[in-house]
Amino acid sequence: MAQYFATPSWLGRFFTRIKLLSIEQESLVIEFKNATKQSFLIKDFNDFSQLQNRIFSAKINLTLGENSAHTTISFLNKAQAKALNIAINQYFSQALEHKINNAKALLKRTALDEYLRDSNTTILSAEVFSLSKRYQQNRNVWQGYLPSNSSQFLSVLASAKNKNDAIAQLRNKYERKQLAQRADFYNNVESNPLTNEQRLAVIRNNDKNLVLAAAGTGKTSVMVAKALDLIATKQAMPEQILVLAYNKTAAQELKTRFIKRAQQAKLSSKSPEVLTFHALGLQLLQQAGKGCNISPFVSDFGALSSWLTSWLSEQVQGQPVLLSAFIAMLDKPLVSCDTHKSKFNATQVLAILKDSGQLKHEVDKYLKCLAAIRAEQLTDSEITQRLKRQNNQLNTVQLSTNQLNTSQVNSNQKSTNHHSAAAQLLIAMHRAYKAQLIAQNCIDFDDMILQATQAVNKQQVNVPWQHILVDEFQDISAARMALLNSLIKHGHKVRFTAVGDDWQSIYRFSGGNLALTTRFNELVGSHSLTLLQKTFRYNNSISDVAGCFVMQNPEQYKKLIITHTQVAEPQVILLDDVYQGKKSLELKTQQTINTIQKHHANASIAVLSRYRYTLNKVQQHLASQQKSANVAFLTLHSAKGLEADYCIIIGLEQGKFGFPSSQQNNPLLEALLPSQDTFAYSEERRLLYVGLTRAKHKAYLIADAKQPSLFVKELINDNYPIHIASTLFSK
Ligand SMILES: Nc1ncnc2c1ncn2[C@@H]1O[C@H](COP(=O)(O)OP(=O)(O)OP(=O)(O)O)[C@@H](O)[C@H]1O
Repeated sequence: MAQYFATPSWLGRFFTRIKLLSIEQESLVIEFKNATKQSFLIKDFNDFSQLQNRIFSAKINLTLGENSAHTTISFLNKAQAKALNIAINQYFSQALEHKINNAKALLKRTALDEYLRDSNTTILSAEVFSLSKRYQQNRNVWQGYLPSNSSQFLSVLASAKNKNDAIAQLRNKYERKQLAQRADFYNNVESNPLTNEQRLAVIRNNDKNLVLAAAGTGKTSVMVAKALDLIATKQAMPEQILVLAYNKTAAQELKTRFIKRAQQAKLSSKSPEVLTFHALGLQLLQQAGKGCNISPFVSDFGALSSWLTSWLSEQVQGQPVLLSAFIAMLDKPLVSCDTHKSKFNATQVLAILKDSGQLKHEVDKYLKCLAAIRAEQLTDSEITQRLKRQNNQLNTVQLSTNQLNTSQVNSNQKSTNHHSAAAQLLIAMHRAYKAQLIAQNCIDFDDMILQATQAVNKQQVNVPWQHILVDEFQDISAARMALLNSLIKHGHKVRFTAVGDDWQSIYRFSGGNLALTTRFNELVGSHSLTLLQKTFRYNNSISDVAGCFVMQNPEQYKKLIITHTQVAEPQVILLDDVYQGKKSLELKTQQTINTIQKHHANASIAVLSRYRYTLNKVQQHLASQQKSANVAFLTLHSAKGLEADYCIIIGLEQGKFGFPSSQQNNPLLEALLPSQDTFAYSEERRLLYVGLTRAKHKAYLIADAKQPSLFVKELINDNYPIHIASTLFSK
């Protein structure tokens, strides 16, 4: 007979099917009168058992199994049931104590020794939070059986409202601990102590993290500090950290800074791996033993252009459907002296385009389309779908701008079908291009990304990185994201941090997909978000104007920017382009530079413009006057990531080559580029934000008062806090 058992009371002999209840080898065994048995492991019980005494017998309440089903066994002998109940609960509390110790170890490993990752919350839920929940439901009984430290442990956890609250509390606790313990490191890792928000960006190592910044908030400092913190706390070796920079210069700068800071912090002088996406692709391909010859098309635009010219000519001459699509998609209608002719053949079309210089423009357009297809790695069916989606719009545009030639086209295709013929042309072009690369036995930059992704997915390379940090995430393309996803998937517990600023997304034309930042949760995944809102570069005046301007677009994140430097007067200054009574952008820029240099002799000055040609004129003039020392001439796109004491933004006229540029993308290209928000000139708006925030002290805007651009009008009419230093504008 087992040591602990209970038989039915004398009453029970009539009312229960049970013959015997006993503990055998850590299980509670129920033996029935019909000679069947059921056995339950006591450690799997959900709660303590409870004894209830009646006049002639006792009953034991048990919580068995996964769904906490309550089972009551009645009509037991009172004395036996009492002893059995105590024994069951002793077994259970021992098992529980063991579970609590495991839970403590698990919690320490996943939430106290490191930042609690989303991927660890499921196990935490099952092994830890479920215990605290049950403790909460039966607190008094549990406290009676458990040692006080175990009760306390569960009690702290049980104070959370729900699972998400518990996770938030644990993360918060970890952050506070790190902030205190690592304060010294955070004070000294960069030339200035990190701000609290920068520290949090360093500490948060969820599976996925988004550091959403504004201009001049020290994104680079965060990248450097984060990588060095991982190394200093031995969470990673330098070679397990991959940092992706947006170009070679940025990569080199980051590397130098890592080495310098690591030496100062007395850490391994080895830098984390800092690469551009292309260098990463190339490195992976080399490891996978793939051919990596770079196509001459990559560096010789002329060769690419002439290849495409002859390919296009051949195609449209050979296939009437493609000719029809080609004509329908022309940016300008065909003009010919033979207007009486209702039909053109391909040779005539090409000749007309060539004579008018329009062929080059058309080839450039198709090159842009090719680049868009390559940057996003669009498949044939995606090309078709995108053109189809834009079909209505295409037809509207075509019918309004190209009426003449739609009627002239020698084709039985209706205009509604042009999109499919256009898709056919683009797909054929893409295929021909790929075939051309194969014939050259070469790859291009997009192949580096695509083929590297394939090599990682096929596990032809080893992924040594456990931490991946990506700078300028707002301009990431779908193809690059696919490469990152493959690294995350095939690496070991990779933690991914994206650092970016949705206000500075300006590279849609090369595949930049802002939605990956603005809809991060949906498109990239659940993550920890840290905002960097304290800016060090510019003052509150520049910040207010630039921030308010960019936030007009409701699609942009709302941010509350705080500036390190405060000024009382407006530091964004609007000037007209008239010098001594005559319109001259060159002389007005020169005068502005003179004014700056009078007060600040060695100031760095950047002259910024939407288009290079506007800059060239001014640059040549200033060079001829020997006035270009300390002055950089940059397009707004190339000014990304740079800073100067003063900026002068020129070319703010209305028009195709003004700012905002009213140049519409060809509908064909528009269909292929990543989709964008519907706010008018949204990318141009961000470009002005980038321009204004390059300046540390003052930003000058020079515009033609007779035909100011929409942006200038908005700044004036909506009473932005700028200084209008022009009587022409004041009027
Ligand atoms: N914690 C800090 N304290 C003081 N200065 C800082 C701090 N962090 C960064 N800075 C300074 O702020 C300036 C801007 O930093 P950084 O160039 O990294 O900004 P950014 O966020 O990359 O800007 P952008 O997006 O405009 O290129 C630098 O001069 C940097 O030294």
